Amino acid sequence: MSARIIDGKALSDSVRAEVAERVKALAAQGIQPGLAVVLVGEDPASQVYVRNKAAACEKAGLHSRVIRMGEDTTEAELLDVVRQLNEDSAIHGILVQLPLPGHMNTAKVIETIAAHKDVDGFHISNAGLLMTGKPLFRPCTPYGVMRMLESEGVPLRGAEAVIVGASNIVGKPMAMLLLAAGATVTLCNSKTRDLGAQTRRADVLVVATGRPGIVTGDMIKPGAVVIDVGINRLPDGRLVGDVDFESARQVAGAITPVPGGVGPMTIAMLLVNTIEAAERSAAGAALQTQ
Ligand SMILES: Nc1nc(=O)c2c([nH]1)NC[C@@H]1CN(c3ccc(C(=O)N[C@@H](CCC(=O)O)C(=O)O)cc3)C=[N+]21
Repeated sequence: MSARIIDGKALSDSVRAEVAERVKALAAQGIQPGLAVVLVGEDPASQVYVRNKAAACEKAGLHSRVIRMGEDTTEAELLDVVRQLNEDSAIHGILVQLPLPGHMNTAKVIETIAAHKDVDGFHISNAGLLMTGKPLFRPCTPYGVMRMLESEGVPLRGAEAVIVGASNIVGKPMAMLLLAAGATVTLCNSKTRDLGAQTRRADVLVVATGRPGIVTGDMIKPGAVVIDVGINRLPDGRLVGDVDFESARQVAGAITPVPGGVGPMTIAMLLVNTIEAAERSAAGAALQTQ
């Protein structure tokens, strides 16, 4: 038996079509949602992501502003730009592309973004709100994974969910969203003893470590749903996930490919978060004029 392939590209297209409808509804109120993406330095991979985000915005009818700053930008200069965007009423969402150059304090930069414009969901207030079950913005990658599980009809109440990788950006918020959906969650990290013993219990397995091939077919329970968040560029130029796709697909019930899986969903959910921000801003403005 070979696993069903979960098509993130197709699902992201339908999510973006929904966003485009919501953009039209806001346009009728005279509002165009705006996303600002700040890119510091010249990292070629970051350049590609930023270009893809801008193109996705344009297609869905959102206004996007890309702010490019040199590698030698000071932290104070970056904080000034963020504060200006916080005050800018045409901008509903702010994303500062990570990683930042080494001389910057990433936490300080993120904490300077107004929490109600933090469409990445990385601000400490947004992390706290998610943890206490009252999310304002859900981080885009885990949010996209939840959307994929929902569209596949994967039952989560009472399910065993195992996450490999405990980052603030993916693993930890993923755990919170799966927990909120009623799953029993195990969060593994690089010190986990006998990783396979954990992953083999999973009905839903999410892998987000940045290590190609860390999960192989023998570590998967037959029929499990496998979500591969990793995006690794191999020396030969190939793009692969963290899961060994060929062996995993023989065992899993469903699996996400790389590319064309979680990546496109991350961008689609960024647009969802931006439209949510603009809708909230519009509702707030309406309350003030009552
Ligand atoms: N503040 C911030 N927020 C982010 O969300 C953020 C970030 N910084 N820094 C970089 C990572 C990376 N990231 C990706 C999004 C989509 C794809 C994507 O769509 N990938 C395609 C392949 C693209 C290719 O061919 O290279 C796919 O998986 O099919 C990849 C990577 C968002 N990131």
